[in-house]
Amino acid sequence: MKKLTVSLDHCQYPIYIGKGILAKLPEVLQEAGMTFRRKLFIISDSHVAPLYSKQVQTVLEKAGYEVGMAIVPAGESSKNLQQLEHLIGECLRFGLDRQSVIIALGGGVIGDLAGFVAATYMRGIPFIQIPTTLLAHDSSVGGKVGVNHALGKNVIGAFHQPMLVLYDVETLNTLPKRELISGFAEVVKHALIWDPSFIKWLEQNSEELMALHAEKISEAIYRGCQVKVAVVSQDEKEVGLRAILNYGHTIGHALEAVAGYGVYTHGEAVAIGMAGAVRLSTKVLGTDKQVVVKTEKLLHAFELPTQYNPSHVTDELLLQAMKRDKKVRNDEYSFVLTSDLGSVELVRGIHEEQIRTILQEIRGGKA
Ligand SMILES: NC(=O)c1ccc[n+]([C@@H]2O[C@H](COP(=O)([O-])OP(=O)(O)OC[C@H]3O[C@@H](n4cnc5c(N)ncnc54)[C@H](O)[C@@H]3O)[C@@H](O)[C@H]2O)c1
Ligand SMILES: O=C(O)C(=O)C[C@@H](O)[C@H](O)[C@H](O)COP(=O)(O)O
Ligand SMILES: [Zn+2]
Repeated sequence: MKKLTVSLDHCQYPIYIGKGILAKLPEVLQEAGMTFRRKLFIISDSHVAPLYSKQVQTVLEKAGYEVGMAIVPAGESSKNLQQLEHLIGECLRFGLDRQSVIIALGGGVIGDLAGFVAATYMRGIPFIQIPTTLLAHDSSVGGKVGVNHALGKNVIGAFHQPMLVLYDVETLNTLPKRELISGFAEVVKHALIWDPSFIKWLEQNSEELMALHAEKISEAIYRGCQVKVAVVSQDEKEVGLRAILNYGHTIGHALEAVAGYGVYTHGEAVAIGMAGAVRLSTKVLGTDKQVVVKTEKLLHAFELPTQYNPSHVTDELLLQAMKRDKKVRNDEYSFVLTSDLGSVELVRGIHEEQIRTILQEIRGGKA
């Protein structure tokens, strides 16, 4: 089992990555000093719960915990205020108090939603992240929790750090291929923003990673988490550095909202967004065109898209959504751009015409 630690001014928490962690939950919780917290509440989704929730519930009940559970429909469309209210009702009915703990068992949707329940229930109770998707190596770390609004991704939310992240990599064996691919977008992002040697390693190991080679996948998760931990530990609330984790997200989030939540997976949208951002970088920063070629080649090695299908996704709607991005200041478009592989920066005041040119380049053929 591998371990990383997030160290912040006000708290510190471990991330465990390994096989068979679900079966060892009571020991891990004991080690984390959780024995006085007797009431646990699992929040999961309709795909993950039938696969793993019984095992988690049984092992925890055997260890003497009182365990409740709520299951929401799988998918991005559950990340909303209605589900938040419903789940808070479920927590009240189960009798959770401020000493209780919420367990987010699932992918990033469950992590964000259950984390926001934990952040808001009785003004905040502790929670544990048990990620079950590759993408959730990103979402389970760093404390960004929240839900979507029809007009914008994650615009209702909070920073609320988990007390533990328990990543049982065996859960990835049941992940659908499209979701595995989606997760690689954030793995690739972590490499592209931080670490040329990680980029090279991904290039060299893409086939085994796509085939879910157990050791390689654990290594990819560990290295991705390392980047996330390094960034978040320096800038928890996105005052500066943390914005780099938003590489590919300006276009990506706009695309998710405009296309309709769930039409593109988060990873697909971010991959298309990174293809847009690297192209924009050549125009704004004069970045070498080879960086575009290499970025797209890496994304394609993981079967990720670099173009979107227009249908109802117009430039105007995308631009309006990008104007509502959280990185916007004084009404100016802001993008994380790259000067070279492994190196990014936040650039403000991007001209609309430059974005329009890029949107044309990444627009696919089919209408
Ligand atoms: N908070 C953050 O820092 C952060 C970072 C990245 C992404 N996110 C958010 O994460 C969300 C995307 O997360 P995701 O890609 O994990 O999506 P997801 O949670 O919707 O999971 C994808 C699909 O896989 C299913 N699934 C999950 N684990 C499974 C398993 N082990 N076996 C079989 N099926 C399984 C789910 O039911 C769902 O249908 C987005 O809302 C995104 O905004 C948040
Ligand atoms: O942790 C971060 O910071 C990120 O930006 C990670 C992103 O991958 C993630 O999608 C996050 O939810 C985006 O945050 P937002 O503040 O742009 O909504
Ligand atoms: Zn993301």
